Amino acid sequence: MAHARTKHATRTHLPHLMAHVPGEQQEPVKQMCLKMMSHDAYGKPYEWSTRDFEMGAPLGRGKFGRVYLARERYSHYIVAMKVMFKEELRKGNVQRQVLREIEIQSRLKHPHILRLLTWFHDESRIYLALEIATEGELFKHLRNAPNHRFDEPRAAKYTYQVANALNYCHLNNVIHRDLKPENILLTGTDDVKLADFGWSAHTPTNKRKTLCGTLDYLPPEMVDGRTYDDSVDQWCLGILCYEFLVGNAPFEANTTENTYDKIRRLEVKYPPHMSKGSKELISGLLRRQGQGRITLINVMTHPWVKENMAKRAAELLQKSSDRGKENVQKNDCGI
Ligand SMILES: Nc1ncnc2c1ncn2[C@@H]1O[C@H](COP(=O)(O)OP(=O)(O)OP(=O)(O)O)[C@@H](O)[C@H]1O
Repeated sequence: MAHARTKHATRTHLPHLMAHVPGEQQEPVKQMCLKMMSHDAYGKPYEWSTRDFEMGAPLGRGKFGRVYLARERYSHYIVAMKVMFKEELRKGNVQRQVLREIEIQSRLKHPHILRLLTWFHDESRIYLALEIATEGELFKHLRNAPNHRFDEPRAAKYTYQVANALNYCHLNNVIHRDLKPENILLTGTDDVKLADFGWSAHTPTNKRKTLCGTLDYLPPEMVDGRTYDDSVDQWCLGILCYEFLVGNAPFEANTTENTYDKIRRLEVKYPPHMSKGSKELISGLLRRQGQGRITLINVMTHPWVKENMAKRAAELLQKSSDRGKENVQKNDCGI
């Protein structure tokens, strides 16, 4: 690794980064920023390799990769390192899918899209350095929630954040096409990150015909092999919001054909515990015709979403203030 640095960070670079840092944290944050800015990789092309990272505990396992906690040696920045064997990708015939994922995910920069920070490869493996989402798959949290479902404030908050991420994708001519709780990660601050762009696609022509995605989430136009556009993601958002609130997808059935039939007939059952607002939003997204589906902007400003997001924010604020009080009490008791 070359150590001649052509670009030195100076303290004059920092004021805009420090604007919202509380007083007592200013010095450590400033030191960390300076350290990161004086890294070889700052502001110029850099060939990353395994030598730059210390690998830690495994975080999880996918079909083609293992994900580990990893720390960049110089800055100590923590990432989730996804390691895939080239041979396994070749056997599974998914090389193009992985390259597409890398290409698309590395240029999407949004607070609710998992950042691909860098990637590199050696003779046998491909390494993706991903932003860390400490709470892991949202699916796990949904399964562990009471009755396998989220309450309305939580469902609304996540629906808003996913809508926001999808809207950004569409503005950048990307359709996700494989939305489901397994492809969404949760951070330690209760924010979701859209991940897994393996099935996503550029939309230069705006109409595509490939069948992909997960069965329960397939929109009618894909079931019938018709051309489709980015409104497939709005359909999937409707299914996702339903699954958050009910615990399972609306068109689940024992056979593929039965699922397809239910999708074609638009056979959705809304359990009695669902509110009028949530049903209105979901039925607005689960429309047969793509053009008829509620737009992502209208999802974000939907009264049910806004009202319940505010409740979630208030709940989290209350929790953190309770934790603060608990800590003060512990300190008072000398614990
Ligand atoms: N950025 C991340 N932060 C924290 N944990 C992660 C991160 N990325 C992946 N994980 C964990 O690693 C597991 C495997 O991730 P991976 O992306 O390989 O699998 P997948 O998307 O479930 O699988 P596949 O795409 O192969 O079906 C995830 O289920 C999750 O628990």
